[in-house]
This record gives sequence, C-alpha cells and structure tokens, in this order.
Amino acid sequence: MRGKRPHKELTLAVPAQETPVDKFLTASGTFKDGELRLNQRGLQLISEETGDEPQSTNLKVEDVQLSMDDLEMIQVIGKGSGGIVQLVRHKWVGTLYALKGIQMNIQEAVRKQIVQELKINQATQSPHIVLCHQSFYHNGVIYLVLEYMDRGSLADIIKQVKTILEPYLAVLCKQVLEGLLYLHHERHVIHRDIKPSNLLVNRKGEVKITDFGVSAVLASSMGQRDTFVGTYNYMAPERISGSSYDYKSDIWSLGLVILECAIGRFPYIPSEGEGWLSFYELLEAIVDQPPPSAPADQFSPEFCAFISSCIQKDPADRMSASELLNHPFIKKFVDKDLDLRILVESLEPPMNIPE
Ligand SMILES: Nc1ncnc2c1ncn2[C@@H]1O[C@H](COP(=O)(O)OP(=O)(O)OP(=O)(O)O)[C@@H](O)[C@H]1O
Repeated sequence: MRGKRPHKELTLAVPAQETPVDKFLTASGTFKDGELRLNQRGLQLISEETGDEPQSTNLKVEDVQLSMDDLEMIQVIGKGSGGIVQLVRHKWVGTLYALKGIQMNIQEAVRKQIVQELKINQATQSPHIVLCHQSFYHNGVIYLVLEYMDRGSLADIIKQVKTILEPYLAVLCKQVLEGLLYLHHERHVIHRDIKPSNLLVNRKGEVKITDFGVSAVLASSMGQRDTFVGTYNYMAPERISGSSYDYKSDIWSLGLVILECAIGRFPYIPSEGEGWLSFYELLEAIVDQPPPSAPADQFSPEFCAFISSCIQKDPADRMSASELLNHPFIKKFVDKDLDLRILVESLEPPMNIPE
C-alpha cells in the first residue's frame, strides 16, 4: 500500500515533559546539571564527590579567552530541532565559527541530549569529529562555539550533485568510519543520529561528524533509554522496534547514507513513478522488508559488498567500524591519492561570506 503524500524528512517528537530552566540554575545564573557548570564565562566539569571545586576543564588557553562579546553575527546557517546555527566571526582575530544556540525551555529529553552533547564535545579529540571550542550559557540559551565547516553538510552536497562517484564515496566514508571508530572504541558512545546533515565538510576536503545531541554513553549499568528527537529515516530496525541496540545501529545509518549518495535518492523511496511511502509504511518497510542494497549492474562488487556489510537487519551481521575500515571497498582507493577537495571545490559553497 502506498500513500499519496510526498515523502519528506520524517520527524517525531517525544511527549512534552518540560522542565523549567531555573531548576538547573544557581543563584548567580550558572546552568548546573550533575558535574556540568555553564555560564557566560564558559563551561567547567566539576567532580561530584568533591563538590564545587573545578577539577579539570580540558580547555586550551585560546579557548578560555573566547567570549561571546568577541563574536559578531554574520548570518544564519540553518535551523535544527534544538535551535539555530549562525555563522559568527571573531571580531579581532577574524576566525569564523558556527554558533549553535539551544533554547533551554525545552523538553526534558532534549535538555538531557544537550548536556550529553556538551560533555562529549568538551573531551573530543579526533580529526573526524567537529570541534567545540567553547560553550556558554546566557539568558536561557546554551551556545556552542563550533568549528565552522565551510562546505556545509553532505545533505547540501547531494542537493547539488545528486550522486557521488564510488572513489569519492570511499574517501568520504573512510573519514566518517574513523570518526565512528573514535566514538565507538575510545569514547564508548553511540552517535544515534548519523544522517547527511550531520556529516560536515570543509574546503580542505575533511569530513567530520557533528551533533551529539542524541548520543548516549554506553555504561554497563545504564539501560537503553531511547529519547530520540529527530528524523527516523536512517534509524536501524532494532531501534524502531524497540529492541536493545548498540554501536552497530550507527553502521546501519552510515550504510543508508552512503547508498543514498550513490543512487541519488533515499533508498526506501521507490523509484520514480512508483508513488511514495507514508511515515508508518516507511517504518514498517525498515522493520519488515529485506534491507535495500546497491544494484549490482550499476556499482562495483566491492561497493555492493560494503553496503550489504552495513545494511543488515540483524546487527550481529553488520561489520564494525574497524572491520569496515579494512573492507576491500575502502582499501581499493586508499593508495590512489584521491582528494575530496577536488569534488568540494567544484561545488557552490553553501554561503557567500561578506568580507
Ligand atoms: N559546525 C558547523 N559548520 C557549518 N554548518 C553547520 C555546523 N553545524 C551545523 N551546521 C548546519 O546548520 C544546520 C542546522 O544544524 P543542526 O545540527 O542544528 O540541525 P540538523 O542536523 O539540520 O537537524 P536536527 O536538529 O533535526 O538534527 C544544518 O544545515 C547543518 O549542516
């Protein structure tokens, strides 16, 4: 059965459970949640056991000096479910940043995601994860000063080029897998929202993962809390059906993203002229139908095998990030000296920055 309405990004919000922001504020206006303290001066992580003494902040000297007053707004980059992302410039140094503002009078689930995002960003050290230079809390809004990725997201790129050739996909995918390897193996985090708009690109041809709003630290004592807010399109079947899930759910999402870039349409959308899937039909298709695959007559055997190593219904049948980094599809292009810059430079940048 097919619905008539066009299929768009499908989003669902969890039931509203708003928590007044002042529950997390100290008398001096500092946002406080667990070991996290955030105010106009920036962010500190404070040991729960020793009380209020700052332990370590992991911030570099140049980051500490960055203040909101130093930043001038240039233009809005885009809007997400949590708030607005703006392009800003450091008034004195001229460096560009993406400033993500998140309103705190929001659903409890979203607030928890943000606190998670801050903690992960604070400690992140990977060339394939978007750097968070500083975070502030001011007048009910949490601001993240993020590394500006000047070529936008993979979503912006596929809007322009429609499809990406296999060699470039291998180079792009290798970088995302290195980011996932870092998150999964070193930080023990499931990203939980791998999708084209969360894979950002810069003019150097670097690809980085962003938006840890919905990631969760896998602690052995923790149950599977799924407080997801966002698109369900790339969500693995085990998450849709409410089963337990792990790092392999990110691998499913990556497989769908890469297949979409190759074939030029979201893999669950039927080809032209075949109508559209409604939201529930899509969820049903992900859970009940055989997984999508790359057409063998259009793509190399290595690429088809790579996609099917990611998009398997049973997570145990999917490869891990480290296994995929050694996959023949990735290896095939490793020594070819291919630079994603060539693709990126041929495209219109998502914004024209005034001098
Ligand atoms: N560091 C950055 N550099 C450049 N562009 C960015 C940066 N961070 C986010 N963006 C862009 O800003 C827009 C909004 O991003 P945001 O992460 O808030 O939402 P989203 O990923 O589009 O949607 P959702 O909030 O539902 O996940 C997106 O187009 C994204 O590509």
